Amino acid sequence: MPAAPDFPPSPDKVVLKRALISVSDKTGLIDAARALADAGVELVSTGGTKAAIAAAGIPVKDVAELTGFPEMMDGRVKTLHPKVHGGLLGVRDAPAHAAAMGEHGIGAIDLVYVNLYPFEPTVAAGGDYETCVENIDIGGPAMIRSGAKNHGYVAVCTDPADMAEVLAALKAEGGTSLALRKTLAARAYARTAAYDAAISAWFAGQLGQSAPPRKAIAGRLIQTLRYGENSHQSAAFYGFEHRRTGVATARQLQGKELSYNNIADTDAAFELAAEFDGPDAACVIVKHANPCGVATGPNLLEAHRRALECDPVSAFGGIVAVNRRLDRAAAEAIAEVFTEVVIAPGADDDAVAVFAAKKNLRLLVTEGLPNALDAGETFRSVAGGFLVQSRDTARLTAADLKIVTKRAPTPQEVEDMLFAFTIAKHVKSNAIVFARGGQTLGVGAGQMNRKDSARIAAMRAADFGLDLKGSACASEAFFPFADGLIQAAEAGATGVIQPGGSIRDEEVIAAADAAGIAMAFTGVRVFRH
Ligand SMILES: NC(=O)c1ncn([C@@H]2O[C@H](COP(=O)(O)O)[C@@H](O)[C@H]2O)c1NC=O
Repeated sequence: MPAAPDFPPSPDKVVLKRALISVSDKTGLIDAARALADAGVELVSTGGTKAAIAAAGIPVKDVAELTGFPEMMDGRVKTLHPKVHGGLLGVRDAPAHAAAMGEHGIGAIDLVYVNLYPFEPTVAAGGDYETCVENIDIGGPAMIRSGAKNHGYVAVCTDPADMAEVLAALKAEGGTSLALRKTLAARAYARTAAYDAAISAWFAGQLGQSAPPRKAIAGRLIQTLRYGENSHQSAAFYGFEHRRTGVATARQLQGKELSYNNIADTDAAFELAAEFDGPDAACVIVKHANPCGVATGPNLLEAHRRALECDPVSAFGGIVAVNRRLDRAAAEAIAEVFTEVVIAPGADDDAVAVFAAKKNLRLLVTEGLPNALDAGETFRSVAGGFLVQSRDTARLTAADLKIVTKRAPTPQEVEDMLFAFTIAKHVKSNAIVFARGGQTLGVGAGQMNRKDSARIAAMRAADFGLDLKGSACASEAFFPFADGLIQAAEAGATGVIQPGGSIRDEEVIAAADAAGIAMAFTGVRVFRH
């Protein structure tokens, strides 16, 4: 382990004399280069960057002049040279470093502005293996890391926002402060870490490794949050570099700042709404991460009316998600109920206008629906680590069902069963959902035994005057005993859908036959914890 050398303290202010700019994304490059040149900073650049700066009539030196080597090997080697890295890493006030710089003709570099080969966009665009590999930047991260290590002297910028901060400091203070350089260094290492996380995840994917020996997860700050699940917890919202459509890509059109719980609940609501990617309109109302009402309909107004009918009490202060562009009629109906968040894949102007009077209501719009069938991973923290699993993309059709009772379900019962099971997939275990005609009638969520969930679901339906006669009852995991099923039958269900697989399946099937119930096994369990 290298010992900490006895360096003199870093200067508070560094006046910029020389900057090295090497950027793949050249957005804002010319303005930044001009501002630096106007401030008397000497510019040094790599091939494409130098050409762009020179074309704008701004004086710039080719890095090859510095190194005495041409760019080579298809750009794999451009800046990997002691004249560059010595200029970035040398501690100018340390006599030995200054002597080495003098002996080898190494000039100090005070600012490095680098953005990397577009590895992440190349992968997102489906680039082939060789193209992805060629888009792994080596020299860029090396310069970022060198400059950031030597933040005592060097300012490192990895995006236009960083550059804007440096230019502002240059204007206001004539140089960079140590505090700014430290801040930039921290950001710089987060950038290279995120870059390497993307590369290692891509390699793991190429190798078919679902559980690589080390796993890096990186995110970009979307917003800091006032607090976490509770007011004594701190919190922030991060998005992946290339984000799946959903709450992390949503634009907030109005309303109070989103809270931690708002974001979690909105995600739960929108992910369930996204299951309905067919022709019907669908509306989901979520409260504390569980759906309290879900319905389809010919339009959003009707879908919302029927979703609300399921549990108008719990819907108070809830989150509403819909599966299509929000129209005015639906917006008016939603606005009548106290609602925390509304999320939709787009909203008509007159729908947006409806909410203008509801200053606190947060209205979020996305470019489309999340893809319910997207592969991907979900994460959960536990003490000392985290759990990773593939997204639950289970989606069933009638053909997947195994009818295990004497009575076969009618086509309507099959439809109701599939609807109820889809909802159950998004209800915290133990989950029991009664539904009929594309409308939930009772939801039992998060109980420690299935019988209680069934009892609560039936109780809710009764509370709101919804008759369960002829309904379908979904259980997200098998009925371990016949009692839960008997309860569903007594409540009025005539169709039951459940994974099956209990050692007492025969007992449960016999109870279903005795009650004249048609029961389907899915063979797929959809726990949600
Ligand atoms: N190999 C190197 O020495 C090297 N030095 C800088 N780069 C990258 O080259 C890009 C800029 O290239 P150009 O200026 O030619 O458009 C930047 O994204 C920078 O991170 C390099 N490329 C890849 O590793």
